[in-house]
Amino acid sequence: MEQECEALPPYKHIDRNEFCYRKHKKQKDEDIAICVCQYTADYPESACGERCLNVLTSTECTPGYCQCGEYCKNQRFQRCQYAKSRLFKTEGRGWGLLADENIKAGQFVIEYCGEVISWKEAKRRSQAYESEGLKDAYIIYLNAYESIDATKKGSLARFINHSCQPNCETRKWTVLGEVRVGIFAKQDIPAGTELAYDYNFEWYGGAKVRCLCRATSCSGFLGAKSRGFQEANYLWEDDDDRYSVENIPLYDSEDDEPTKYLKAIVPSTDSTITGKEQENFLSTDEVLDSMEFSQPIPISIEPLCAIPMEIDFAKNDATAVNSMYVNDTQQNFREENALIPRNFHTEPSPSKRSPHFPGRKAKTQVKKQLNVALIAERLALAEAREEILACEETKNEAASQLDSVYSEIRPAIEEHERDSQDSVPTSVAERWIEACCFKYKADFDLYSSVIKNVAFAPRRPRGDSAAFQGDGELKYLENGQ
Ligand SMILES: C[S@@+](CC[C@H](N)C(=O)[O-])C[C@H]1O[C@@H](n2cnc3c(N)ncnc32)[C@H](O)[C@@H]1O
Repeated sequence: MEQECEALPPYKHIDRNEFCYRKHKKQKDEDIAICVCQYTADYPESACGERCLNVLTSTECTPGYCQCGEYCKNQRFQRCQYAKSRLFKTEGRGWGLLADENIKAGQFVIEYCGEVISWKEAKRRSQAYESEGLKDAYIIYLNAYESIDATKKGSLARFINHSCQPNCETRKWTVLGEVRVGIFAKQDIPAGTELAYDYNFEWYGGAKVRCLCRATSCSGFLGAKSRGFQEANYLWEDDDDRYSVENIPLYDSEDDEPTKYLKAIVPSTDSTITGKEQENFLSTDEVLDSMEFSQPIPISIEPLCAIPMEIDFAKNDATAVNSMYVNDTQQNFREENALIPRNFHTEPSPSKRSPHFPGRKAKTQVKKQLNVALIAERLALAEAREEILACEETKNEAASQLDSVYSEIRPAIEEHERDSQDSVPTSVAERWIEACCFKYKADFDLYSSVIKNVAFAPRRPRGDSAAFQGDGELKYLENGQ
């Protein structure tokens, strides 16, 4: 039996996010999106209904700018137009939230309000809450570098429990220049039904939390089936990701973007590399081992984005470029982690640190660094050796250039972060992009050269130092020898 009488644990009720570590962004006039809707009395839907350009881009209209004025229907977050809901005590899951009226599919239910904090602060608080013995987790993921903590201050949304078969979902909306998280109905919800969404995170390390959602498709543990957390988690593990290009609003307008150039270099983010495909990657050892027996090696050429890159995790360079085209829209948000597990601060060992490559599991990349010198040593042709070594040198140069650009522009990026400005100077962004692209191209050249030479150039047996005495005296390994 569900009960309704126990006292609520203390928290402060708020219906607007509070900003602790930075100010609320000030929306500039030129950033205000103005739709073309016009209110007509005989057709109320004309006032920012589902066809409104702002609605279509999950952006609320700005009061004073929308021509529909008070009739505008696209200010639901700002006007707190929530569905009626009621708290109740569940069995085993603490408090929960019930629909207190019939809710329609797609309807905005409530905003997930709390304190907007940096991910570092989220990490610190999460640890503190855990050591204070707080059982329930209320920190929700907002984006790669901010979270909403509803532990001490929040709206009723903080009481919505997880379900593996949820009737609600989270969506991100841009409201007056800030991203906010709303809970929306996925289906018609009759009054008296518990509201629930999929927390959509994976637990790693620590104890799992048994899911008591009672759905027929229950995965047994909170969020256990989701891939979302694992993907997004990499962003949380590495401090330097805050300085990735993804996190710097780059250009003031689309016209400024060097899109064509970048798209030619940056691997497509939508090519998903499956676990099976990952197995097809050749590690240095695999490359060298196969060199012992056959020639040419049966290499399956993967799409560019599948080629294992040597990543310098301290700089996070490839991550930066690669993640530049990750769309951070409400649609994606549903699939990403929503609520952050209590033990999300568990630090992986440095060797486990991986960059975030959309659509692929990054952890396998760490071991796949090529030992270029060793590969070169095993190639019979001086030309092939020289080409590979030259490519590696260019790659190293590109890496150190990126490093120095990074050190130079770091103050500008930090200033941007502190003041929450909408953009860093274009010249800074351009230099960073240029250095990233140069590094990316150098990586690409090196790997294509390795693949080409390993697959098609003759090779020497291991330990054959005679090969370096001069091209004329090379001893080649023939097939089957
Ligand atoms: C955002 S709070 C939800 C409100 C919470 N029930 C309360 O009383 O404040 C998230 C916490 O509720 C509990 N919870 C939510 N959904 C659950 C589920 N399906 N099974 C078990 N516990 C759940 C977990 O302790 C989780 O950390």
